Amino acid sequence: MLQTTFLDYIYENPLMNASGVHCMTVEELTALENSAAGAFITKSATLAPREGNPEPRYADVPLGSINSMGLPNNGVDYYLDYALKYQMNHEAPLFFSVAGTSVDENIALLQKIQDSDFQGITELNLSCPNVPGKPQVAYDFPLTEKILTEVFQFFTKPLGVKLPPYFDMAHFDQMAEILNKFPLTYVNSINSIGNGLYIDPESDQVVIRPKEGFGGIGGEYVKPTALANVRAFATRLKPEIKIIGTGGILTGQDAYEHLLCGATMLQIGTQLQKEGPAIFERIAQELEAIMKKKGYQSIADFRGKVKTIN
Ligand SMILES: O=C(O)c1[nH]c(=O)[nH]c(=O)c1I
Repeated sequence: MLQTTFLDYIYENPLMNASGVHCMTVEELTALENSAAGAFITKSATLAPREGNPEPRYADVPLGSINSMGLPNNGVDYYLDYALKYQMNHEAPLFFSVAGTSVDENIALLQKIQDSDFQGITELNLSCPNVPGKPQVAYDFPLTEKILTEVFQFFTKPLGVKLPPYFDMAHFDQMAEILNKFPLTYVNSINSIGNGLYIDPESDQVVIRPKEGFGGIGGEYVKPTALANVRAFATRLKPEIKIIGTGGILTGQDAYEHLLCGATMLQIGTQLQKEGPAIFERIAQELEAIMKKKGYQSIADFRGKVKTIN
């Protein structure tokens, strides 16, 4: 009932982790493999391993989460090694995330993947809000176009981009115009809402060390923004570019709403961090129950069919 075709492969369901959550190590990735998740993605990788920011750098809060991890990861070779082993005995294409801290590093990362035997799907993260001194690439439209132009000179494998949330109709239009120029497999909206601030009510203190407590916001806080970004790109991008919906998915209803807005795959971050991989089974069941109640046999029956008020 939840079968989802994405890039010529039929996944059992559209649910997967958001890059960065539960995907830093082989152990965490193996747990996702063994969960009810239809697919999964690795932590955004840089060329060399990175320590990331000083802790505490992540906090769960009542309505979501705040993080300024700072792109900690074991380096691209660690994840590539895992990916090459994984694909030897699994059909389902793996999603592989990269996040260079410069244009050159992004090109080098993708060149490495292009030259490797990796046959899965690559996600170019253009929206990390926590690399000290580095603005989120995808808020710089000319730079985004420059990077994608350079990438598609040589990259021929399936590629998606992870975008930050936009909050202005003109930005949706401008970004969609750029993205429509490229043979992208998908757009993943949204990354965390960058540089929010959470204050602990007991201590009057921020809850993460880096950047005086400023960090990316996830969870319930972000669903309206996530749905808007999914809908905005679903209605602006050429049909070949699919949408992965990320942001504010805690229940089957949230998942259903992302699908109504036009998403094909769904990524779960904050609530996966809080609940663990058992969440995939729960959300799949809740989503199926909603579909049954509404008389839908498949997701294609309602994907993208959110109603407006005419
Ligand atoms: O701080 C991080 O590691 C991080 N945190 C986020 O919220 N989104 C991202 O894309 C990344 I690369």
